Amino acid sequence: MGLGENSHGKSRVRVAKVVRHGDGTQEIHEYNVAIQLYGGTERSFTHGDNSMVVATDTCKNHVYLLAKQHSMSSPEQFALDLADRFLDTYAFVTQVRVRVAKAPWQRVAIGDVPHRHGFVRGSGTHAAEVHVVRGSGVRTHGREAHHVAELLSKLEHVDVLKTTQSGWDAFLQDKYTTLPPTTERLLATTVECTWKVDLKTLGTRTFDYAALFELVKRTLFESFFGNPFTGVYSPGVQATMYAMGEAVLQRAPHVTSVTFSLPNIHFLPCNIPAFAKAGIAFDDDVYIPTDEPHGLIKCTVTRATSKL
Ligand SMILES: O=c1[nH]c(=O)c2[nH]c(=O)[nH]c2[nH]1
Repeated sequence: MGLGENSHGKSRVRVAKVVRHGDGTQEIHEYNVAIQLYGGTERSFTHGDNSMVVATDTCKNHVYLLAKQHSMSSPEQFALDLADRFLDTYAFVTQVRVRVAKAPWQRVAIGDVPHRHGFVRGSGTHAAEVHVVRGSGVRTHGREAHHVAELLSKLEHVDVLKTTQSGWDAFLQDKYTTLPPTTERLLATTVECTWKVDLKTLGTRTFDYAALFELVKRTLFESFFGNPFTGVYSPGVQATMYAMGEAVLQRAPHVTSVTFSLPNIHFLPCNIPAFAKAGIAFDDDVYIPTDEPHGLIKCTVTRATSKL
């Protein structure tokens, strides 16, 4: 018997910071943080020896202490700096994984006037996941630089729907198939999109990740919905998500791949036989919204040329 991969940390650590500007404008940054530390704690599992364990309660305190000093300009920057903080403070920690999700507070407008300190919760979460490994030996500004093995940015929990310009047609037919093909349906999903940022091409860890997030979000919306007047036809969730991923890769040079997990939230045509008999036909107008069962389509779009 032996100990396999092991880690410990704290999840769902919530922290909020108010930034107050000289002109009276204020900002709110609310994060939900999860930390896992790796290395040095093997004996706590095998011998009950906790002498090298940073208590998970202490992990939580580091979140508050970093928030005190940090601009909290993006979940990515906070996650990277928090991972560094653990590696710098505890020499026996070899790797750190951090996830940071930002609450979608948006400045409220009264009429057209942006409020100085009023916010309303919007939709969609900006999150980041980092995996940082103890130093490469390179020292910058007098301290060891740690290696960012992975930096993922995410847009989650965004419900989107379009009322036309969607179909599901010419799919495989066999004796089990009952779904009629259609070129007119509603398309609804909850976007979960993850993009991998390549720090090698970025050349720095300090980057405007918030601006990249806004660019990706806008690009995803533009390719999902299409032109505001004419839209864009979707022949299936699969083709639409691939087009969304391609559009992101075209616009964001530091993104190496885009991964989606998209539920197909069905709006069923209200095609009730008794209504039809009474002469009340479904006319692409009344639908029955459902949330289960739902389709679930996943893909990753990369820069590598497909071998297909
Ligand atoms: O966009 C879709 N993709 C599918 O794979 C699928 N399967 C299905 O029944 N409806 C749909 N719609």
